[in-house]
Amino acid sequence: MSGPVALVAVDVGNTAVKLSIEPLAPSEGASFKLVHAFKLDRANWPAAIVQWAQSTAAASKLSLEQSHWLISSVQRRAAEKLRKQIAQSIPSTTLQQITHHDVPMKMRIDAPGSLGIDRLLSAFAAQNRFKTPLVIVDAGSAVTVDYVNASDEFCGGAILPGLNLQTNALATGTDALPPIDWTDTPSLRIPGKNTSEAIQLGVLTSVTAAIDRLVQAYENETQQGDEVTVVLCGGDAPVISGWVQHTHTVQPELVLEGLCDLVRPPK
Ligand SMILES: Nc1ncnc2c1ncn2[C@@H]1O[C@H](COP(=O)(O)OP(=O)(O)O)[C@@H](O)[C@H]1O
Ligand SMILES: CC(C)(COP(=O)(O)O)[C@@H](O)C(=O)NCCC(=O)O
Ligand SMILES: [K+]
Repeated sequence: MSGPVALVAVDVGNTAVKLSIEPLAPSEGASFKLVHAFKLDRANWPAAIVQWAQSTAAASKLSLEQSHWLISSVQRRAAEKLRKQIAQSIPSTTLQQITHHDVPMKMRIDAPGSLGIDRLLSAFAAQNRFKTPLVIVDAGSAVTVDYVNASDEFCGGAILPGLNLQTNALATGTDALPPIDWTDTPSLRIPGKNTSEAIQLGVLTSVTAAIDRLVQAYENETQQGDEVTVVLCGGDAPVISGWVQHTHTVQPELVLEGLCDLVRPPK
């Protein structure tokens, strides 16, 4: 079906692929964005992604044949599988895998080419929407806590294991500890009164206390101890939000926003 050209943004993480679809030129039709997540442990996820894009585009009267796909990936094998599937199913489409060279942001780190592109894109999106200095927390497979200074420069950050990685490590590294399902946001007693509660309390505290401590440490880096704006993104942002003490905003799909900002800078 032909129609306005679709802009498809794809964030390939280590747990899931997140995808958004919208008109490339919003003035050509209603401005909207549809977002979906596909877990990498789902059978045949590349085909499921293409199917979702095809049916979403058709329902929204967008052209997928002429679509423009922007890919952010920190999982090379998954990105390769997805690129092959797209090239096979929609050969006329334009595919662009984003690198740090494509992101107009100054980086004050040792090796820009080694930085996870998701970290740079979420920082770029946050900087386009919020006042700097900024701390960007991306809570996915790993939790990253990054700092953008008042001159809009990406200054680096911290990486720690995410909620699932931490609880999987406990479950596989011990005999007695069970796996934990984080889909229910826990209302925990302090101290924990059973094994699951104790694990959840420990892991949530390890992640969120680290975030608060790092925010404080980055604040010491600012001019005259300026307050920093804290933004949370990633699949586990809603779970950790209630436990992060520093004032913050939850903006779940910052990586996808950063990709879209590359072709359509926000005003
Ligand atoms: N619909 C969903 N699909 C996948 N993960 C989800 C979803 N909703 C919440 N989550 C949580 O988000 C986490 C993955 O976050 P995400 O930011 O996608 O990670 P990554 O970028 O490492 O792939 C999962 O561990 C899970 O706890
Ligand atoms: C830190 C990450 C594993 C986070 O990935 P995610 O949790 O989003 O799947 C990813 O950004 C990455 O592979 N980074 C490369 C090393 C670096 O950023 O320094
Ligand atoms: K992450």
